[in-house]
Amino acid sequence: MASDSDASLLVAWQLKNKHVLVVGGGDVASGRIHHVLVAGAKITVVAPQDGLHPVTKWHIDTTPDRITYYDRVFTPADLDGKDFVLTAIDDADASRDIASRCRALKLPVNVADDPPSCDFFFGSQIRKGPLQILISTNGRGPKLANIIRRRIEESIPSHAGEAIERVGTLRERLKARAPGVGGEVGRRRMKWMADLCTAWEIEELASLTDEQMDRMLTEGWEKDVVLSPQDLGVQPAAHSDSE
Ligand SMILES: C[C@@]1(CC(=O)O)C2=NC(=C\c3[nH]c(c(CCC(=O)O)c3CC(=O)O)Cc3[nH]c(c(CC(=O)O)c3CCC(=O)O)/C=C3\N/C(=C\2)[C@@H](CCC(=O)O)[C@]3(C)CC(=O)O)/[C@H]1CCC(=O)O
Ligand SMILES: NC(=O)c1ccc[n+]([C@@H]2O[C@H](COP(=O)([O-])OP(=O)(O)OC[C@H]3O[C@@H](n4cnc5c(N)ncnc54)[C@H](O)[C@@H]3O)[C@@H](O)[C@H]2O)c1
Repeated sequence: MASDSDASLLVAWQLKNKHVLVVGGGDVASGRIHHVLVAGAKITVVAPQDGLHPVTKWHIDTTPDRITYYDRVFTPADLDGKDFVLTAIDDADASRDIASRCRALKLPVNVADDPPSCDFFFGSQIRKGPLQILISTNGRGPKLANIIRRRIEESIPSHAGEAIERVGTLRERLKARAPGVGGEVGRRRMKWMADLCTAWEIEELASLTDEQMDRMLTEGWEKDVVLSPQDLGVQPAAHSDSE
């Protein structure tokens, strides 16, 4: 078992409009490209045309506004202006050379299949709308990460993504109605949201309409009460799938 000092920091890294370099165009690179595209990054792919995986080629062809492609091997100048580097090449020496150049430039780098060269590892990922789950075995057993991911996927309530979307909208509307960071209003907002999320089933939250949100805010927030699903005429949900 990993001791505390071996553990990784798990964060949700914001890549929107950051510039990511992907070195390599094979199967692994195609997965990396998908993950960073979902995160809103601008991408440069450097890999000879003859080694391109069809999915990598498809990403390059279908996302020309976000992906710049160079049909050649890596050169050190490729690191200029980048925020984040991913290598997925079948050449261990070239990978380590890229990793050490990144380290000298303090550029975060992942080298597929070479944990000692990585600043961060990829993990097995689940996305359901805004819900993001990453399973990491800290490099110990990637296949087990894959197996545990499948089990977790089966246990996620079926409407979790929609419920989070609706709660996100409600929070935005509440913050617009009762603005301000921290302080008394922040504490009141947090307690009201937490009580509401606890009182409602995930399926019920997922079905919230804009009109019901209006009533929650005007008849609930303004009077410092949390309306129940019954108060708003929502059919009680059967207990959520996770139970
Ligand atoms: C999670 C996932 C994400 C992704 O890559 O997107 C991922 N590997 C996946 C699958 C997978 N990889 C391998 C197998 C074959 C079976 C096996 O070896 O177990 C399978 C299973 C399969 O293919 O089903 C081979 C392998 N992987 C690494 C090494 C090198 C080494 O360990 O030294 C070797 C060669 C070992 C050898 O030669 O013997 C290393 C890494 N792989 C990582 C991530 C990082 C740590 C993840 C963690 O902490 O859990 C890390 C450290 C580096 C990195 O960030 O790339 C993805 C599953 C996604 C999914 O399906 O949900
Ligand atoms: N972490 C993981 O989950 C995982 C899983 C499988 C494989 N791997 C490893 O990841 C690496 C890539 O795997 P793959 O299946 O995508 O390999 P691949 O052979 O399909 O692709 C390698 C790619 O790298 C390109 N390339 C080689 N040298 C290059 C250079 N100097 N500059 C630019 N591009 C270069 C090739 O043209 C090709 O596009 C391998 O080392 C493999 O062992 C990691």
